[in-house]
Amino acid sequence: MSSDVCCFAEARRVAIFGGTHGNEMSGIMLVSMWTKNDSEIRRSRVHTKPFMCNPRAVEKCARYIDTDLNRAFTAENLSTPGGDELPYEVRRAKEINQIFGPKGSPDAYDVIFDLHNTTSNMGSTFILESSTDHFNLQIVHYIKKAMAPESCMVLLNEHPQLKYATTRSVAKHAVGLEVGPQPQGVLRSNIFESMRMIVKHALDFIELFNSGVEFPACRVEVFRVHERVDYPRDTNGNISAMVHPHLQDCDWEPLNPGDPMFQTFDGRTIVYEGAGPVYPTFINEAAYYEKHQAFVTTFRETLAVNSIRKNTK
Ligand SMILES: CC(=O)N[C@@H](CC(=O)O)C(=O)O
Ligand SMILES: [Zn+2]
Repeated sequence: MSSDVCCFAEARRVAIFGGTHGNEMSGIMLVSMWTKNDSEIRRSRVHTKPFMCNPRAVEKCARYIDTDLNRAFTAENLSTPGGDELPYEVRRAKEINQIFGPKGSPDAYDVIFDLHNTTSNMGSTFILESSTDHFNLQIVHYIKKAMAPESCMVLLNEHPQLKYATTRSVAKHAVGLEVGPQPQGVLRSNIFESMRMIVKHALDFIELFNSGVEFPACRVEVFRVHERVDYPRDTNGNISAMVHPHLQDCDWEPLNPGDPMFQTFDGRTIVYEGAGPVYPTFINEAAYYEKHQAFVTTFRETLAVNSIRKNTK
């Protein structure tokens, strides 16, 4: 057994992002609530900033105005000069990068929690972008324990082609939080309260870490992004089948070769023909029709997480 301890600087600057997508209501309402009164998110050793990422999209209750903000934080976008002629979200990405970044620099915020809702039946899910960020893996482990017996899943997106340039990626430690099912533009109290509780535990963890607590080595189960699966489409690009009723709402359950996947409008079943079991998630997410994704498949694995503590000097 390795006894590696990873040391990190204190995580003093923490942001909570809502409204990266303007129709995902739980994060939007929490951030606007905490902007008016931050007593719930205040901790003595952490400076926590609630922030509304795409206020114009929030006002319209749309995912975005010109382009998806959660794909806009590319090196190219962040480095292009220019102003008014750029898509609104590209301008906004540059502003967010100035306030919370610059991305990849020592001046960047320590942690960003980015709050999202999904129409899929995913429950509470962390989205992580690196399997080697032991700080983030320890946050997730702490919150999973605190939430038990309620479950909290981890979607790991390290896929070279399927990874995208997220809003939270400007921070040193990027944590996405996706809670569903909740329709676009709708608030559901159970989803709102789950998200609120997870943020509370996350800030409690950072407070403990900053006060010098060492978190021992542990293991975390994650679901690693494997493939995107599109709806069957006709020659005009219109969808020609729906998610099959046996797959609908079955996020995180194994999909085996031969299992029903889609149902055509005339009642035919299309089955999964992969080589072995996969774990689908983001099943029938409303925002992904335009991205040509009916669901994403994942593989389940367990990561060994090092113990962590803060730097002593
Ligand atoms: C439904 C949705 O918006 N999901 C997010 C996931 C994430 O934050 O990585 C997105 O596609 O940007
Ligand atoms: Zn979202």
